[in-house]
Amino acid sequence: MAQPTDEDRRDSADEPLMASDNSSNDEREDSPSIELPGQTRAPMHKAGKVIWLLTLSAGISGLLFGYDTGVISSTLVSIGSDLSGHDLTTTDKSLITAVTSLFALLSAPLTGVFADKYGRRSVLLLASILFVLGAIIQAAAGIVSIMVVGRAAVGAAVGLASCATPLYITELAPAEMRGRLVTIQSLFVTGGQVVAYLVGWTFAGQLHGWRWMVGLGAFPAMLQLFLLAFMFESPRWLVQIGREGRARHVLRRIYGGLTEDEQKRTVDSVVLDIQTEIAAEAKLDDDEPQFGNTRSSFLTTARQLFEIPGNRRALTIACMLQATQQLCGFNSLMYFSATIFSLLGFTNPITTSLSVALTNFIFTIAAFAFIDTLGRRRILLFSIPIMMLALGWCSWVFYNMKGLAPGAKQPKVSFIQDDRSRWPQSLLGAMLIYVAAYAIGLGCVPWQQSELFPLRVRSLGSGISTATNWSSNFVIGITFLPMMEFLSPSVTFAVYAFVCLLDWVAILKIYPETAGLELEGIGGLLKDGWGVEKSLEGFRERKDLQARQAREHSKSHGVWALFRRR
Ligand SMILES: O[C@H]1[C@H](O)[C@@H](O)[C@H](O)[C@@H](O)[C@H]1O
Repeated sequence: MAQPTDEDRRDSADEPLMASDNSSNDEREDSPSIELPGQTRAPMHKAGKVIWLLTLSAGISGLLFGYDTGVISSTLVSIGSDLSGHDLTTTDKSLITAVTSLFALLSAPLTGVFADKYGRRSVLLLASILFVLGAIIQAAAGIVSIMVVGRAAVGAAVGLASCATPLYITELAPAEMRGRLVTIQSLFVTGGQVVAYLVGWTFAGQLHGWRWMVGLGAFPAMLQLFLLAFMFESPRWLVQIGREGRARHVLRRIYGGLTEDEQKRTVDSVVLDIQTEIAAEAKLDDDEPQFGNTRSSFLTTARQLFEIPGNRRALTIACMLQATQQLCGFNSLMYFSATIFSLLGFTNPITTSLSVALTNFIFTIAAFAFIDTLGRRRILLFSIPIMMLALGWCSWVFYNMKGLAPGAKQPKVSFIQDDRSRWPQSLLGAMLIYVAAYAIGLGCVPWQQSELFPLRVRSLGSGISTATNWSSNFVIGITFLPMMEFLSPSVTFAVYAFVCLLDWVAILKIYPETAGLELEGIGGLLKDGWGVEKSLEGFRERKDLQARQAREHSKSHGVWALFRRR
């Protein structure tokens, strides 16, 4: 584990933690900070540009995650006999597709271990290297097995990136904008999927065009490799390994938009909170020797994650959200929408598939706008019923369409084309409504996972919930077509609607509102129960305070200041 450097010692000596950090409101009259315990302390909307630059640089991993998972369907249909001198068999296609999810599933929990030992940024670095290697291997592949190796490298990169990026952003972000900053990753993922469709379209007709499709992913990855040289490590991890001085330096840059005085108090306050959390965890090690006494050992961390009730609750919520993000069936539309739409008689299924990806992207922007103001919980409770209704409608339409009713083994295109009704259009409409509701809620809220865990178990907990996401993704990928064939499309969509219903009930009962809470305050919510009521009270108080703060600010700075602050 890294030792404190001279810079750390100097910085810590220069800036001792001040007891007045927990000072009363009177001492801070000049600052419009929010002062509830464990809640946002920094004055609103004053984080520096650095946090945006760091988030955008980290988000490139999200772009690659979206691009690499999105581009494979166009790639498979364009390869022809370029690999191993023959057309791809069904086994080749399944192998090339499945190996990515499989390696993502395997590498995600490893992120938990690496990110604690070598830092969050190092995992992003490893992911970028694997993205570059994977793209080059695929583009140069001459035989199927080499292609599979390239897809495996990309899969490992996707697993690492999908866990480390939200973890990194969560630990850097000021509380009041954490939801939005983490959602930027989802914007990159969904944007990457749109770009993948467009690239697939552009190169589809060209000789060996598929090599470009898979090879182009190397460029953003190289850009990220370059940017990583300028990116800071997570301040939370730095404090954890004893490099407080460096952590303070990073925090000062993050809160660069504050006055010097506000900045100093905010940085002190954040560092104090992290140290308090670390001290409480160390005390637990001493008080509860059943969790082991080798503080940094993996086993101890794993035992703490599974055996301490608050941590177990966090893991339950994170895994439940990640599992339902996939088991609600969204990616079956992503992967097979062209197939579904051609069954329905649409003449240009690629365009309809593009509309799915675009809708997903556009409505993720809505999530970005509301995730911190409406809150994670309210967004989910509002959007999941819309998904359920849309899925229910799809199921009903399939039931009524000739050739697709239960019992029909294979949907027959000719039946559908004979059907002059408006069913196919209404089905497309329902699917787009489903996609929009998904993008606003389940598509991005589960990626807020890292905020649920206390520092000690954060990366391991995030790794396990990311692995839950990828295993559920794998299940959906391999069950969708057999379900359509053996259970009928109508039943398949009804099953997805039922998953949404279960998820909605579980969210109502066990998911507390975390928007605006400092990371170090979230553990307290789950300590003695699910903390739903307490969290809602806190959320209301934060909203009231923000409104008061905004009113005061507009009184002293004029009403236009309010818009500038936004
Ligand atoms: O958050 C993302 C996003 O919603 C993508 O569109 C989807 O394909 C991924 O599986 C999901 O994790």
